[in-house]
Amino acid sequence: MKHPSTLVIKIGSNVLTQADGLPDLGRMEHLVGQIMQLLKAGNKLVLVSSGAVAFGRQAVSIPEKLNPISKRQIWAATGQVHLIEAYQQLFQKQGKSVAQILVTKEDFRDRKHFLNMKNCMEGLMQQNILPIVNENDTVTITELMFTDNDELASLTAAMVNADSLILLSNVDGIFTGNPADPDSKLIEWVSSDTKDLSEYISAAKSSFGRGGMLTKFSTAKKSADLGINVIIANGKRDGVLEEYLSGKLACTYFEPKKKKQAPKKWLAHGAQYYKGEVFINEGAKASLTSAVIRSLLPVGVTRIEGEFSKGDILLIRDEKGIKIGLGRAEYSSKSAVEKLGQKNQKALIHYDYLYLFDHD
Ligand SMILES: Nc1ncnc2c1ncn2[C@@H]1O[C@H](COP(=O)(O)OP(=O)(O)O)[C@@H](O)[C@H]1O
Ligand SMILES: N[C@@H](CCC(=O)OP(=O)(O)O)C(=O)O
Repeated sequence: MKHPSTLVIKIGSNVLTQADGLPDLGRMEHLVGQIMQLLKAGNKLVLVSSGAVAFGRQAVSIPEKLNPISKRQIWAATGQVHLIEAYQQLFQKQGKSVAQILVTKEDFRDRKHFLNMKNCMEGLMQQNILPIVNENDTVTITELMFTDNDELASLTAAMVNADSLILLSNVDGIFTGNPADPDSKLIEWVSSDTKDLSEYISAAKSSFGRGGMLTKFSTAKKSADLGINVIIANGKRDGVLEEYLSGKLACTYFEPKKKKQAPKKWLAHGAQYYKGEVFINEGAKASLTSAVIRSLLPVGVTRIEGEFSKGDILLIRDEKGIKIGLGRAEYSSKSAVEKLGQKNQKALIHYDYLYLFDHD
């Protein structure tokens, strides 16, 4: 590991809960001590922690018959207070201040929101305050939700330009089969060329987790493809971060691809957040995918769908409708329609804000 580094550490619900679903404060205290070691070693750090629902379940009992969405909202709203209070008390004992940041998917869609959030986190880190991030579960329901907090951690890592993302779960990493099976082996290295490990991963989730290992893999891979070192490790293991620091940790490590520039990382996560679609002709496609650095000019645009404003994310498709990449609009859909197909017009997507998908 490079020193000092910017790290994002994500702690899953299962790490902070005992088998009966009640909060495991002993484990939390141990991890706080481990995080302090990383901070004392000079690393900058953002913590993404699940656990609100688990802490809420212990704090308030609500009628079994209440609908699952209301239950989750009530548990999350009450539990988040207890979760952050527990962190605040444990970190305070170590002389460390903490801040709570609750976010929604919407906050990553808009470039202004995104930059405000980024500035806030960087400001906190500069003042030696630890940002502790969780999803704002009270306002995010169904399609507005992150897949799970791994996705939130991955977006956060891209946002703060992290060197490494550490996903702490209740297993040592990805195994070649069911982790409980003694024949299963830990996959310690995932090369940057690996596309898929789904043959090994079952749909089984840990009892209190949301996404499961399949989504954890794809989230981890996406971050590694953006140039971030990613580790899936066991947060229930004593000394886990100390072992990480000394390079002795048994875990699954994802080899990163070449580091992408910060705006491109923001765009890479924009696949679900785009506001409009832009269809381009073969000439524009050849130009964008060539080795030369090129922006997307209106002359190569054949059609535009959706209404968008300057700064919104756009999905780029070729004439056959195949998805080519994502970009940030330099002007609104109204202006873009006026310039459609015309020569000598300002680029609709500037190269610095263009992210092309990898095609085999
Ligand atoms: N091949 C595999 N290797 C490791 N874990 C796996 C595999 N297949 C399924 N899993 C399951 O994935 C779980 C971890 O994912 P998840 O429940 O989302 O954890 P978290 O709550 O920490 O995010 C493990 O507890 C394990 O049951
Ligand atoms: N925001 C929720 C966590 C949801 C979630 O993704 O949990 P996990 O799969 O354990 O990381 C909570 O704090 O309970």
